[in-house]
Amino acid sequence: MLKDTVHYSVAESEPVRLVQVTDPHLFADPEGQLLGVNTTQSFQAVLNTFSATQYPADILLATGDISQDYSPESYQHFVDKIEALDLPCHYLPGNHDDPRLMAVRMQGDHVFGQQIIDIGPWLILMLDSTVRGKPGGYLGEKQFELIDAAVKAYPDKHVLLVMHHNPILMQCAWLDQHCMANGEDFLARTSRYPQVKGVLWGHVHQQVDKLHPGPHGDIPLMATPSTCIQFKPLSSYFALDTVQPGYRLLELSGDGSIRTNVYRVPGNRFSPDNEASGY
Ligand SMILES: Nc1ncnc2c1ncn2[C@@H]1O[C@@H]2COP(=O)(O)O[C@H]2[C@H]1O
Ligand SMILES: [Fe+2]
Repeated sequence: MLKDTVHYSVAESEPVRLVQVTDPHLFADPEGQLLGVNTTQSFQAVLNTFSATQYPADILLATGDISQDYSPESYQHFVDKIEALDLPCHYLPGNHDDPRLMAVRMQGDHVFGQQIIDIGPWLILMLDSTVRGKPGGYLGEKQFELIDAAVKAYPDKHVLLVMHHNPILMQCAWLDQHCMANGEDFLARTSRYPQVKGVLWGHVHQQVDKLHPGPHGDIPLMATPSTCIQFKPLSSYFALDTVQPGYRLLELSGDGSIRTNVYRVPGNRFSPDNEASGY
């Protein structure tokens, strides 16, 4: 049995149901804004949109950039809002997070930082792609060792790899300088495992649904809108999109396939400052 593993059981006839939220960029001050969007309100609106569906998720994944100001209070606000959902939440760090502060402040009855989640016929690996003090990412050898050890310990499980940074380029030059620097190597190495059935990330503040052609078949590559501001796809310079914040649902089946969709807050409440040139 591996250390640092959380176990969940699900009914055999049911898929594993996940909800992902990412990049809330919360502030200590609940009035704090990122480029004209109140990130506390937009995060709450995303959670409300999800809650209203009464979707029976098993767990929630939060894929980094929880804080925008590195404050203990921003993490506490996250925990308080998540606790109200009454759903286990597993998180990993983004480039805007302070992992040590997270470990101390991201605690609650439903909030966990363990990296290995054993749930029904699936294994979800919460990887750390951050590089201290840098906006870009890199997957270090320790993380590859964790993948290897987990797959060896649970050879019969399907594996979903989750992290903050994008292993593929977004064709946005300004954003691609902050990608996972060894993303190509990451996909080549991990797709050799027949168990790896999906890769999921945040960071790019936009939806991605693509397939990576691996030696054992196509692997879904998925990224999810931020719960606050959205980056404009395919823009070489910094530009924001007017589409609303959102979240992703995933259904992981016993046969290793994934059904997934992105959902957004209805209406037009969260419009960013169009003149913004960065943050
Ligand atoms: N104009 C810009 N040019 C390059 N990088 C930027 C710019 N504005 C913000 N960034 C960084 O790029 C990151 C991409 O998403 P993040 O939420 O990690 O936070 C962003 C900032 O750290
Ligand atoms: Fe972000």
